[in-house]
Amino acid sequence: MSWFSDFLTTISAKKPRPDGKPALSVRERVSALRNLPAFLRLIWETSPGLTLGNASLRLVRAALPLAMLYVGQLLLDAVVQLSRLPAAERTLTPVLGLLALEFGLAILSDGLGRAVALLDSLLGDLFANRSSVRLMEHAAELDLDQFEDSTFYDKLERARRQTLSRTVLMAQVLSQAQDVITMLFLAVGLAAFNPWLLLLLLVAVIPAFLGESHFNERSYSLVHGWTPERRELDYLRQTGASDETAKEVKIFGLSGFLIDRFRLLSDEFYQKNKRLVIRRAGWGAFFAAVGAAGYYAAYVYIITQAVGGRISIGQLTFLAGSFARMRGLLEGILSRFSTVAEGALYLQDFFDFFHLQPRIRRDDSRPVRPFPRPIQQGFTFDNVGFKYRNAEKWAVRNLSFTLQAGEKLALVGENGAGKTTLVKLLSRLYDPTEGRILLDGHDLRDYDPAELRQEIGVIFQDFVRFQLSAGQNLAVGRIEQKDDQPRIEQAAAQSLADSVVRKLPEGYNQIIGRRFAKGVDLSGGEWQKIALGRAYMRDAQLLILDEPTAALDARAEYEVFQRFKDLTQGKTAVLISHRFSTVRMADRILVIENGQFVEIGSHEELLARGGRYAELFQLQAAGYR
Ligand SMILES: Nc1ncnc2c1ncn2[C@@H]1O[C@H](COP(=O)(O)OP(=O)(O)OP(=O)(O)O)[C@@H](O)[C@H]1O
Repeated sequence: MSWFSDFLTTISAKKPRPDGKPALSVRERVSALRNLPAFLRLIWETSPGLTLGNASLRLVRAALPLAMLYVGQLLLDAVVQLSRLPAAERTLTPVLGLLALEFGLAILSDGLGRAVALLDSLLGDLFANRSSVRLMEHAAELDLDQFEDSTFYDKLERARRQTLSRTVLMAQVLSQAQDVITMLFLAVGLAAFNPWLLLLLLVAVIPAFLGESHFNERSYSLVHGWTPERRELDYLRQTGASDETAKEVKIFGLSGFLIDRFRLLSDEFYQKNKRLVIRRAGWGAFFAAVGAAGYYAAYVYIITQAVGGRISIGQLTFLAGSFARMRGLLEGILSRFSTVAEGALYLQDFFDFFHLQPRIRRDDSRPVRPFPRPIQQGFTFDNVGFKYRNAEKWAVRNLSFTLQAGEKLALVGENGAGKTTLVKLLSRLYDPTEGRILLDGHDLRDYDPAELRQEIGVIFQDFVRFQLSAGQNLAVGRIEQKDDQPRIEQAAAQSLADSVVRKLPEGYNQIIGRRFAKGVDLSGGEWQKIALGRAYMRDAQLLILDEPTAALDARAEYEVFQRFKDLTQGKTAVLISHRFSTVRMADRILVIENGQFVEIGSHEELLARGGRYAELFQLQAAGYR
């Protein structure tokens, strides 16, 4: 009885789960139910009207089984009584009345059932939509570094995946309440006849419940423990067949490699799950037999009572019917209890996700400074150091320099030197691990992050290629002005994106990217011109361009920078580039190496100094000679 010992360990001690964590005890599962009130509150908030309607209909429906069984009893007794009368005195009228009543109840029950299903489905849809919206809203508030944490991702993934199951859970919780009420009604009738029958009922049903809840726990553990692998499976599935990867998958012949890994992982999961479902089916059949034996024992007892003349034929059918119905209900309630508890465990992931709070947000406990318009002095890095989450090494350290208001500063450094990190710190996607960044003499944390971001425009080297129209792709720079066509066109002209848009069959309304049917894809440089347009669209006080011209041809790059100085007149700008033709146009150049400050100065000054910059510059110049 390996299952039985398994089962005993689960409820007593803690057997390790497939993910290595201790198994959940019955108590933990019961305690997961504490999530239900908050869950019900969410359902209520989704639509008080639908929830109230649903609950009222279910309440009426809960009373119907008892009423129907009772009318059935009256009907049978009336028929038996009639059959005993002399033929001449027999009249069908009372029987017909009862029949009509039973018919009415049957129709009502069916109608209510359909109405409840309808309300469940409407409420479920609304609830699923609302949950998805809340998930998206909350995810948008979280910090970038939370997204870079894999346990966070697992949580998000589980919370997301459960959107549909939560609507199922909702219907189940409501059905559970309805069935419990029905059972209470029936139990009163049965207990009035013989309370021992209730006990027999419990004995017949409880083993099935315990078995069921054990297997539910194993299956939750299996699924929970497999979250990282399931993410990998999704990733493999997508990488194996998506427009973004098809090119390299084909060229490098990667499909076999991806498919093998997918097959290996999915087979492993299949085998583990198969063992579980087979054992579950076997034990399920056994417990169903125990339940049936209990039912027949009760039936025998009721029949002997009827044969002995202690109860009428009508009562016999009422009792046998009640018992059978209660057995079904109790089994349903108990097994649903496991499913509900399992759903409540998943809810824990959902609520955990909502409990995650961003660290970079407006701190209402300290006064918020109004953002300077215009910026007077600039940004000062005061001995700034930053370490990525879980990273051993400092990405940048001991950085002290000032980015003056109105200055165009270029960042130069080899791959991995920390240039992008510096930009992310400046735009408060992260906060420094040590030191501080000042804006006009005050810590960046004293300003409202939302206001700060309003005043900063960053175009990252891995900018997003939104599968939207060309106009919208430009407008993401300042999405509030997505309908201001002249402004979009002006930004496009400034970044040279207008020449790209002109070639598109539907101009600014053309969907770009290949994901959708009418999409037209652009070349790398064309995309970059669009992304650059976002910077002009943003029209912020501080403009940051991370490798803005890497994909541009020489002429386009030259033109972009010819305009750049004029277009950013009076604004502060940071440029990251590996091309010295671009870099030299900046007022000053900051050279960093391994996250550390090396030197700062104008192109001429740094060349004259003959340091690292001069060396890198000569190296690139030599390449052109
Ligand atoms: N999200 C991250 N998590 C952990 N480490 C990171 C992360 N992003 C960057 N790093 C590390 O921080 C260091 C600095 O990276 P950064 O992206 O700032 O370099 P960069 O100068 O912009 O390089 P490139 O010229 O290649 O764009 C690198 O060692 C990099 O491996």
